[in-house]
Amino acid sequence: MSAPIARSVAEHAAVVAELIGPTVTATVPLCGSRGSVTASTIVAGTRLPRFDNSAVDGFAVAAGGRRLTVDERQEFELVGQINAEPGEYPRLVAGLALRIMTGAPVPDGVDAVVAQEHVTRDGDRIRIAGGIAPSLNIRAAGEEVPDGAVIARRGAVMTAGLAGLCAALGINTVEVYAKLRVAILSTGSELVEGSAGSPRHELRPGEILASNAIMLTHAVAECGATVVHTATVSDDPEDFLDAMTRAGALADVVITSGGIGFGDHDVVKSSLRDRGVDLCIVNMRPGRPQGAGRFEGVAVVTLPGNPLAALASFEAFIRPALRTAMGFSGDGRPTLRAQLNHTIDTRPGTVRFILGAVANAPSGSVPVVDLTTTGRGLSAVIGANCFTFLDTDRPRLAAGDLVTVTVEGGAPGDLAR
Ligand SMILES: Nc1nc2c(c(=O)[nH]1)N[C@H]1C(S)=C(S)[C@@H](COP(=O)(O)OP(=O)(O)OC[C@H]3O[C@@H](n4cnc5c(N)ncnc54)[C@H](O)[C@@H]3O)O[C@H]1N2
Ligand code: MOO
Repeated sequence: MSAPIARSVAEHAAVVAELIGPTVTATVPLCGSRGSVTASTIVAGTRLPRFDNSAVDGFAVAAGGRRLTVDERQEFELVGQINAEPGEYPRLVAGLALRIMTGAPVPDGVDAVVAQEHVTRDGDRIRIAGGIAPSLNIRAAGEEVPDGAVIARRGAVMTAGLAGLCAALGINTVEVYAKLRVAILSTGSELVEGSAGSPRHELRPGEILASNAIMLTHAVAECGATVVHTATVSDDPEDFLDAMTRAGALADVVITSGGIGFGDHDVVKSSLRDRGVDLCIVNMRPGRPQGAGRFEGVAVVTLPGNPLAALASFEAFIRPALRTAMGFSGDGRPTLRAQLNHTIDTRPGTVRFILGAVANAPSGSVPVVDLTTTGRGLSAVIGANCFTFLDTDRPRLAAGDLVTVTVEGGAPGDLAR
């Protein structure tokens, strides 16, 4: 048996990043661009607002261009009403006023719009107490967005607000990096797919509920890619290879879980190692066995089956590669420098993936983190709101030492564990 390839975490991350590579760019309808990254600059082809309009419900007054001071008690003759609806309105002559609604076009000749709560009306005459600054309550054409303004640069994320602004400007399509299509294959003859909701049927001895597919589906979606296919297959090589071909036909990237260890039935390893996928050992725990390559031309990343190892591997290798390929810059989640609240044994030479709980600190002080590990299983997520990849030469870290944690699922709260 030949010695497996050994790689550092950084080396394997580089292999996976290179494998997944940048996605193509595509011009897509605005409604299909949610969460994508722009591949070109978006420029306004018109201005916003398109025309001068009223910011309040009130009265548009024509004062002949004069600034109305506080001590003047101005009176105007009311000659009509303008609603927020299409229409053209003649120039308003000095001394006249129009009832006007929020958003309605302000005709030429109007010096200001006075909110109705500052106006006394008596039939077709209105009186204004107090001064009126020029252009009061008038939203000028182009004041928000001038024609030709840059709305977003390449690399911006299509958020709800940005989509709304594009729509307001009549921009109906945007050029974005395509979202990667991901397939997830779970391997293991012991796996049973739980029916939606509670698992009703009895598991036979030796069977377990498959949980990696749903976990990885969440993880893939959370980093902006799309899961297009999931399947669970036994440890039979023929079934597995059939499933790989089906998955590869649908996806840009196939993620497998399980079957890359050192046992007698490691189907992923035995089936793929001579078909373009390199299996290796990485200095990370959990998540030592890894693999990556191309099967029938499609990018494949093979993760260990141990659920916490699969999660660590996704975070270390797949998430960064998927995000970079889709044009995102950075992780998209906050990291914090936090103070350990206990001592911790490390493993120099090995990168340890540890879930933890980081607590809010009074403003100006360093947050505190609890990285107490409770076994090697997924139960580590209980009470966790962050994780770290601990990589240090020191065999032990003491309470008060600083570590960098990635915060997940909202702001830090009180220490829950
Ligand atoms: N002799 C040695 N044996 C093992 C070593 C070693 O160094 N020497 N390393 C261990 C480590 S570390 C890992 S990680 C595993 C990797 O093995 P596999 O990738 O082949 O994973 P499986 O054997 O298929 O599964 C491991 C474990 O996880 C459960 N599992 C698998 N898939 C799922 C799923 N979809 N949902 C939930 N749980 C799943 C599976 O039942 C096993 O309990 O190798 C060690 N062995
Ligand atoms: O390296 Mo394994 O992946 O510790 O669970």
